[in-house]
Amino acid sequence: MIVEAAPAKINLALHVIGRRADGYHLLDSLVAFAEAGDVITLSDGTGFAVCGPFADDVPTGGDNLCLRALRLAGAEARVQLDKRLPVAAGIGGGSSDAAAVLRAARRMGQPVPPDLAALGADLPVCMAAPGPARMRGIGEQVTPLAGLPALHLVLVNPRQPLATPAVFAALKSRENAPLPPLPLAPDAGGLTEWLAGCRNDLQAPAISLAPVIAEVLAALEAQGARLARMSGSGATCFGLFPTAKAADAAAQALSVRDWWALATRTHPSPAQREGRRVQP
Ligand SMILES: C[C@@](CO)(OP(=O)(O)O)[C@H](O)COP(=O)(O)OP(=O)(O)OC[C@H]1O[C@@H](n2ccc(N)nc2=O)[C@H](O)[C@@H]1O
Ligand SMILES: Nc1ncnc2c1ncn2[C@@H]1O[C@H](COP(=O)(O)OP(=O)(O)O)[C@@H](O)[C@H]1O
Repeated sequence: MIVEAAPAKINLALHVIGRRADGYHLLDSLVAFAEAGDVITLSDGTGFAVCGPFADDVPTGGDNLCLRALRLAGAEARVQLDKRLPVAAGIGGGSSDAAAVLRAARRMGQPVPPDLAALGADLPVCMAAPGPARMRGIGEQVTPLAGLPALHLVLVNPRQPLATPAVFAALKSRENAPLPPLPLAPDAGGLTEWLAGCRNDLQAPAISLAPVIAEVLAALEAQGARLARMSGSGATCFGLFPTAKAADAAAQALSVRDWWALATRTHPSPAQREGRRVQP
């Protein structure tokens, strides 16, 4: 039996910097992974089973991203998914699950298939988990980043699923500036300050489709978040907090509404690379 974490993917910054002829958008994103996430278990046999708080929202047919990943890897196994993350929520649940299946299959001796993007634009970055990475192109260019600290954060989802294509379609400006130069080995405060100068260009179009996102961001700020921003194509937002205690208190306060709220922490860059230059 092989157990793999499928951590929540968080686009700490997501700049849309152009569009390809095929309609896919060119991105420049700083991605981190949370300690919180789904859990994948591969065991002998075949088939797919799902449990957990968001199990009912997972498609269980052959189009499930876990099974598609298993097929792409040419592996045979029984897949159990503990679905702890909301679905269609901008935190890469399906992509992170698929990447976890591929990592588990690799541990079983199956090579990682070359065409990861066949499973979605977020697959390559999810294979870099749990360390933070910069994602460019349409998602296929991934650079693991050294020297980034862990951040305390609260994830909040207003339980309104958003379809990624609809959010991209609602985008008004497709040619925006890339990320500014990344800081050298910042501490959590320095990284938060740098992030404040960045954006999620999908936030405004997502709010136009789901205005409750603006309420979530305002609620995170009211709880003292040093920065509140949406992840991916939404609707999940994150708030950055200075301590685990402050994040726990905010998550508790935000749980009184019918929202999913969770205090967690991002994984820092791998320890052996700490202190080296961040910018590739
Ligand atoms: C927006 C992001 C940011 O990390 O995250 P999520 O909101 O999905 O978590 C990703 O780029 C999403 O990745 P993923 O969800 O794997 O996307 P895909 O299945 O490949 O594409 C879904 C649809 O999104 C649009 N799309 C996706 C990626 C991209 N670079 N440009 C696009 O225009 C296209 O309309 C595509 O048909
Ligand atoms: N294992 C899975 N977990 C979640 N969603 C999945 C999975 N497999 C397929 N999907 C489909 O992928 C779509 C995107 O879901 P998800 O990856 O959670 O969101 P996002 O792309 O916004 O991060 C959903 O509409 C869902 O039906």
